[in-house]
Amino acid sequence: MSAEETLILVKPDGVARNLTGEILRRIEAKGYQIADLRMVTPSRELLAEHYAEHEGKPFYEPLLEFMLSGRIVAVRASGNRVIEGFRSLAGTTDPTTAAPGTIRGDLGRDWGLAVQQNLVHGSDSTESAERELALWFA
Ligand SMILES: Nc1ncnc2c1ncn2[C@@H]1O[C@H](COP(=O)(O)OP(=O)(O)OP(=O)(O)O)[C@@H](O)[C@H]1O
Repeated sequence: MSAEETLILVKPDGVARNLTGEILRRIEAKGYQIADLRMVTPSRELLAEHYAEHEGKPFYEPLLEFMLSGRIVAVRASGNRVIEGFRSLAGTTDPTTAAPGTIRGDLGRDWGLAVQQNLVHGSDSTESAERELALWFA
């Protein structure tokens, strides 16, 4: 059986704060493989497809603006149960309440903005991972 894969994004706040290395270190330290990696300046179209499920929500436009505000590092990571495992490493959405020990809990904080600048994204299911990897590693 081939290993499970997921899409991880280091969002613009993570890249701007020079946390890419620390985030990659945590992924590797957990034992996951970095199968592919690219620095991306995404188009609005790519982000609209990526976040299609959030269209119409109050944070949708601020989210797109934030994701367009700088470069993003896209990672194809692989390993047994990597989808669930990375979401556990990332911590919950709100960095203020994300558990210490997680990426968001240790490194993120609430900046009081309309969107949570929470450093990373990780696919939430095998279907999302397949769809998102096809978008970011076309
Ligand atoms: N209520 C909210 N207020 C502000 N920003 C939000 C809110 N909910 C989500 N976001 C932003 O939209 C992103 C996508 O929301 P989602 O609910 O999919 O979060 P997630 O699954 O924790 O994170 P991600 O999909 O980025 O891994 C969040 O990571 C965050 O940046």
